Amino acid sequence: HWAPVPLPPTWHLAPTWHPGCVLYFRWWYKKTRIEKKSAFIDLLCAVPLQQIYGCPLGGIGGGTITRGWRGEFCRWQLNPGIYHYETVIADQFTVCLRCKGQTVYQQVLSVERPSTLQGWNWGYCGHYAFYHALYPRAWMVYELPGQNVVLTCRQVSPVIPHDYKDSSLPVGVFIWEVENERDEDVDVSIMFSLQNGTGTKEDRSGGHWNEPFAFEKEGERVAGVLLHHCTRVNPFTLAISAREKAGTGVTHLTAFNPMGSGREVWQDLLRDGRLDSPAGKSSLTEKGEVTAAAVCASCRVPARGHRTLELALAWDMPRVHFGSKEKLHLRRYTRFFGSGGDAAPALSHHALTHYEEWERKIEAWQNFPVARSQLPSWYKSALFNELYFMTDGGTIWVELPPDCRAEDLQGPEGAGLSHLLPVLREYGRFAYLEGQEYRMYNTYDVHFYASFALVMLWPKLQISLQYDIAVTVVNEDVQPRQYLMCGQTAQVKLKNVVPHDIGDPGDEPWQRVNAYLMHDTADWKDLNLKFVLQVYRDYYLTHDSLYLRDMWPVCQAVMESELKFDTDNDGLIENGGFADQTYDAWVVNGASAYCGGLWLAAVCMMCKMAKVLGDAEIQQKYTDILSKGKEAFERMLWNGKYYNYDSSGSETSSSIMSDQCAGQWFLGACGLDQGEFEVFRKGHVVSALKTIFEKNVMSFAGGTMGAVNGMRPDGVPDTSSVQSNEVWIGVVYALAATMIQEGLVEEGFRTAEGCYRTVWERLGMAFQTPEAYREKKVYRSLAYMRPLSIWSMQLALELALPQGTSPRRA
Ligand SMILES: C[C@H](CCC(=O)O)[C@H]1CC[C@H]2[C@@H]3CC[C@@H]4C[C@H](O[C@@H]5O[C@H](CO)[C@@H](O)[C@H](O)[C@H]5O)CC[C@]4(C)[C@H]3CC[C@]12C
Repeated sequence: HWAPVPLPPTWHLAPTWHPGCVLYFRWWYKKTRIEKKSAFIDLLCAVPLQQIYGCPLGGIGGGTITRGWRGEFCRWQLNPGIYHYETVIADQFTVCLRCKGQTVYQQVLSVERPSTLQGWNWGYCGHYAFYHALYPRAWMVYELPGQNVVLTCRQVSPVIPHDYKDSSLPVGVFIWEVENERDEDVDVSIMFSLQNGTGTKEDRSGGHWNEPFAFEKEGERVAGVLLHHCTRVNPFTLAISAREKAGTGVTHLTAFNPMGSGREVWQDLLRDGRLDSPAGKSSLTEKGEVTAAAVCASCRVPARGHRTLELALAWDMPRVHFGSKEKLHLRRYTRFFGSGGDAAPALSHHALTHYEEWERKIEAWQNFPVARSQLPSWYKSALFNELYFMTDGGTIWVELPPDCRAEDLQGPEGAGLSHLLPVLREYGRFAYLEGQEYRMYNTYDVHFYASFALVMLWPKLQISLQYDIAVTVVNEDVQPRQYLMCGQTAQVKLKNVVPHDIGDPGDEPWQRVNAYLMHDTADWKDLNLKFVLQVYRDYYLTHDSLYLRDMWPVCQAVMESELKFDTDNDGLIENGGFADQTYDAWVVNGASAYCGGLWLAAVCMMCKMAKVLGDAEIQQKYTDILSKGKEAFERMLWNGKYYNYDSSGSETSSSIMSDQCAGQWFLGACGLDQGEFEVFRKGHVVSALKTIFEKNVMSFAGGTMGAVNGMRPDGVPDTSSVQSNEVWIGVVYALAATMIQEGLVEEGFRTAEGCYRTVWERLGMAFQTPEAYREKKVYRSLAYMRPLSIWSMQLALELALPQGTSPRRA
């Protein structure tokens, strides 16, 4: 009975609503009802919880198709950043077994009993099937009742650390291992059927068609069917295929009606374990008509023997428009497979001839922590399975247009980013959503947490993302607009500040930033600091000094902007008395543990960067600020056990914030937590973490749900805001990493375990980890970016390991 956070607050209280709610509903009405567009956050239509998801298919930024743990194809993101949740019934695997020339068993490998395709044998008993996932792989084992045959389907997607080619491919491979435990040979066929489309009304819009294909290269042949989905915007081709090899035959059915009984398909397969394989294209679908196709791979499995059938799904949507349709974008994979829309056969061939290499690399990568037996199983699952969001976060990876000039990006004045073009040309542009329900790309205050996964596994994408942010820092958008929380009007983007996000896929990301219009984030205290912290962290992990040099002036510019928040010139910034940071509904006033801590960490990193770059003047400037600021921070916030939430003296100033050591988290990750660079006293950090463990973790839900964001010193959650009594999973993983860095390893694992077990086991939210939940009944924003911060736990563990034993490399 868990439900999305009840927004809007109950209707009968409408007269008492905060003006922010009223403004939001007014804005929502105009957007969705008058302009007929979708809202970047639709508080009136939260995605309902379905406990069905499994491992998604596809590489990075080419779109994703999620399969459920029951094998269904049920979550679609082909148009960049736009999700729909529809189980397409025709998308199935069906097995046919034949002995001595007679079909003895034919079964759709699905527990469904749908109202379409009734001529098929549905209702496979789930009792005989087993599902495991370790992203980007999944395994489905089917014991075929009474048949003495076991099928294991290995599902693999090309998501490979440090690989910037195959990791961009929109493909998934299904390797079917067939074990024949009979004393006689069995002819086994696996049929893969697929609807032309993704289950939306566009499937019926007419003009779609299918055609068989075969593709041969270097002696390897694959065959299957192409399903051309001919929409006006973002047309695409799906391809189902199988690898032909000695002893494996591949047959197909070009088109059938997935809305009918499907009897002709069923009988065709039943007759001889093969499909009819007509030549030539299908006709175009009429308006209202839906079409589907099937491919079938067959082989003889000897008595007590074992064989493999290899099938693939590829999709080719090379040229994409976002919602505004202003600009054409070419996906990353087009640099290897072309942008003509005819790449599906080559993609299928590549997938079926390279998946063994992918599996080898993925296994080597995953084996490192998996092999370390002292790491608990839940952690290994969390570490890899949370990574699903890297591809299934509405992720888009596009090429920079070849004619793009530095001035086009940086504006006429230029930002002096000497390596901007080479980086973006070579590695493209990467963006992922804050959440599947919070449709903003690269939300920066949240990416701060998630960025550990990116920099550890695809560092060039993190560097590219940072260049994009640096460009937006130097640009402005003077368009005025009303902000919904406070009602004030201000320009969309100020110069020399970090934006909240780089835009809405329903509009034109990169071109128009700051889709978020709840607050004017030019006044947020954390965004600029999070840029500086990431720059140094990235440099520390990648040793990319060209990047450091390019980012240095940008860091100085945003720190200059930030300095104006130190209104009393004590070396410490003050919050503004509104929710001016990532906790955007939790008010902070005066000096604060969260933003003050981030500030000191950023100032420390400015000193460090100035030292590396030999900029003595700036080093001195920030060294002076740091020594003043440290003293002010301790004086105003340290209470003998932990750092107070803020210095305002309000009723909840003394709340214990689980994220109070965020600055120390980044410092520790960069080896800047001791000696000349020690910012926060070791004893204080450890005492604060122990207090958080005792209060926010162990005194909340019996220690089984991670750390609540805010706890009163008497052990009651802080309910002063709608976010202080939430648990943010991504914050908890970051907290766990900080604990590990500070030697509180057991506490760290215990803390993180609570979140993993709550989300993945108790609430059934596999592959849709939300931003937040409360102790009882309520969660918020399914499939969210922040939990990728689990990779910082891994970094913390690696830093404690001897050099050269890093599992980061595939
Ligand atoms: C308008 C309401 C009343 C204002 C007030 O009393 O001051 C607001 C009260 C609660 C707000 C909602 C809180 C949760 C959502 C937050 C979301 O922002 C994104 O979320 C991240 C935090 O989880 C944040 O780090 C990120 O930067 C943000 O992009 C915006 C939608 C909320 C549903 C928000 C909406 C306004 C309230 C209802």
